[in-house]
Amino acid sequence: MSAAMQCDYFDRGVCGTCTLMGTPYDVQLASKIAHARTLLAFWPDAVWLPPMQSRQSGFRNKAKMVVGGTAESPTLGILDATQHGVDLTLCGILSPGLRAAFAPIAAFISRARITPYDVPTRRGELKHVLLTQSPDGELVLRFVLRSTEPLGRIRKHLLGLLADLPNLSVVTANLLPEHKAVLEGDEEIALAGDETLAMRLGDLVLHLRPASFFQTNTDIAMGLYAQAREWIDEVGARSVWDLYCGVGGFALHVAAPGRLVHGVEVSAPAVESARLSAVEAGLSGVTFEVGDATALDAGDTPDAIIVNPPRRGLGDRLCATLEASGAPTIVYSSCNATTLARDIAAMPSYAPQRIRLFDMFPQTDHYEVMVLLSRRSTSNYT
Ligand SMILES: C[S@@+](CC[C@H](N)C(=O)[O-])C[C@H]1O[C@@H](n2cnc3c(N)ncnc32)[C@H](O)[C@@H]1O
Repeated sequence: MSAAMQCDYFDRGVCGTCTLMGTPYDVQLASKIAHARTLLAFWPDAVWLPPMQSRQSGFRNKAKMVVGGTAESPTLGILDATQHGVDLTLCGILSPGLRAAFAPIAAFISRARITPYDVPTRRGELKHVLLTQSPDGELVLRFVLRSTEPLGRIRKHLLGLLADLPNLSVVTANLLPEHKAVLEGDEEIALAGDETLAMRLGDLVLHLRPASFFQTNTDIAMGLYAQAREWIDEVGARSVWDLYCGVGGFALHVAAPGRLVHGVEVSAPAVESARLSAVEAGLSGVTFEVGDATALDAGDTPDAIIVNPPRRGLGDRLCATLEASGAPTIVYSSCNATTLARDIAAMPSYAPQRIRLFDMFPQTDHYEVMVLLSRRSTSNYT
């Protein structure tokens, strides 16, 4: 049996986010595989590939810290049952680079006198600190604020923070005026640095704007993209759609000479980033469009369709479109095996051939699972 990770916050009962903390890693993995196998039991002929395992600690590239306490002594972490701040800056699942940035950020909050937002009284300004680290160690820092009130002081003291954290490449303020339990608002104000964070994944650089989605475990994201590439190459697809493409992770990785790839994503900034990454990589056969994947009209059906929706899955409408599309291959990557199983059942013309679990979220019972689906009447088209 493999060793279990230990966490003081979990042991003291102050944080229960990692529900499997203290469970040996191989036990965690076995229970995730059993969970996925149960949900996908309706397709017993599919071949299960060995899971992609993760590092147990330091694997998260993104920290979403609720700010509490006072401007003099802020806490970065979560809120307790009484809605007061609990500091989690030593959280072991975060990458070391994220953890190292918290002390300079807390000192900056004090210097710039940014009062943490107090949920019970609805007073104060700073709600969350959102921090993302690239594989090269560069950081994006976003202050989620109730209003623009602290912006002058933030700007005044920013040079000091940039000196303390030379790897800060993007700093923004995000405005969330409403009193509601969401992470961020719609308005993003650039404060310092570049427009995007360069996420270097092997030979490819994916550009990430502050509010765009990126898979939280970079090693596992690279594994997902490599697996999709392998399957798309194997079936010899000459045209590929990447639905829910985000900043283009799948699309850019499956790009190849003689293959047309088209990504669809609802977020315009993510599409801008994806286009920039394609141009920089010299990938002329890759295009992206801003659009609602669920409203797609499967006119010119491609050889293969990659889908990577949010937890809610594809839904009835897109399943019906894909079912009628005639595309020989679908690669479905999902962070929710329940909606994945529901969606596959809604596309009876497709049979799962191969399934692989990717342990994107160690220490929790969440995981990513990717399925290669083939249209039943079609075996190959190369
Ligand atoms: C799980 S993420 C996948 C992103 C990308 N495939 C990747 O690997 O980074 C889901 C993405 O779907 C986008 N999205 C959500 N609803 C959508 C819709 N109806 N149509 C198109 N994109 C959508 C989100 O903005 C997000 O970028």
